[in-house]
Amino acid sequence: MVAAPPQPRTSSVDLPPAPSEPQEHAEAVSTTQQEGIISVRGMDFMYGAKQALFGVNMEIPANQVTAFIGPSGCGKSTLLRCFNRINDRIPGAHIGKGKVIIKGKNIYDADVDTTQLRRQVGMVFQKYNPFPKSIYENVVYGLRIAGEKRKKVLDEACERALREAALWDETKDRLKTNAFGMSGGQMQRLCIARAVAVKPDILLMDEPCSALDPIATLKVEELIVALRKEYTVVIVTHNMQQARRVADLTAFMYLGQLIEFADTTTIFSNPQQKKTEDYIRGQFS
Ligand SMILES: Nc1ncnc2c1ncn2[C@@H]1O[C@H](COP(=O)(O)OP(=O)(O)OP(=O)(O)O)[C@@H](O)[C@H]1O
Repeated sequence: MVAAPPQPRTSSVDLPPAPSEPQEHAEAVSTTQQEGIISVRGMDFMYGAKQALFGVNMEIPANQVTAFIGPSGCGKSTLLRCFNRINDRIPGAHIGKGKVIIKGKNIYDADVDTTQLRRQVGMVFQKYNPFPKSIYENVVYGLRIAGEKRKKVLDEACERALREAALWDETKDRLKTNAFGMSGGQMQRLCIARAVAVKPDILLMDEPCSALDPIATLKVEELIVALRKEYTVVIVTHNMQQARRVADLTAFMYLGQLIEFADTTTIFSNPQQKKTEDYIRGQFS
């Protein structure tokens, strides 16, 4: 079981209007009392003319696992991808009003270097995506492109990252073999090792277990819980049981709004919003 997180505060909010209603949305739910490592302030997000996020406010605390849950298309991945501006790669995608402040800096300021940002805010995707290179070269990839050439530094970073990804024992004798020879679960943990090798502050995970079998899923879930000692983890999951197992805090989203954000126990046992309760009880999906 994960330890109890700091007590977040949930305020009440009007439920979002049906999609056909005018897109006038009130301030969304603010949650934690203290400023988080990630502060989302009144953020709207657009794909061209289509608005995907409406007035999101949230404070994501450091060294906790925060899960985003909600029905398909509610904006979980969009919100996650705002935290390292990977959405910027989609033509027409842009933040509307609002800010995302990470460690005191609005990451949407014009002077932000997105390469640097993505070192600070690493990402692991749904489908594991190792490069067609050795296990070693996969892990040290980010360091190499940042210009690191010293073998000792690369070797140490490789071992540390593989240990943090609970993969060292399985790979230490075959670091030079191609990563494609690994199992799916190992490849996903390799991608986690690649992400942590550059020592990010934050690790974003977009459905990291959806391509894995139950045993590999369990290993990655154990890893996620362990990783919060060193990193702030934000995970999108379709699987409510997974959110219960790994997350200290859970955010429920619906139609592009943050409906409720609280500690995971509250969200699943005593939700404050009827919409959250309906979703948890499986009354819509
Ligand atoms: N590249 C894109 N271009 C236009 N609209 C998009 C794009 N990506 C997502 N959207 C829209 O933005 C909204 C939010 O999508 P998003 O993928 O963030 O939701 P989600 O909750 O992560 O969904 P799922 O659980 O199905 O992955 C949806 O209406 C979706 O159709």
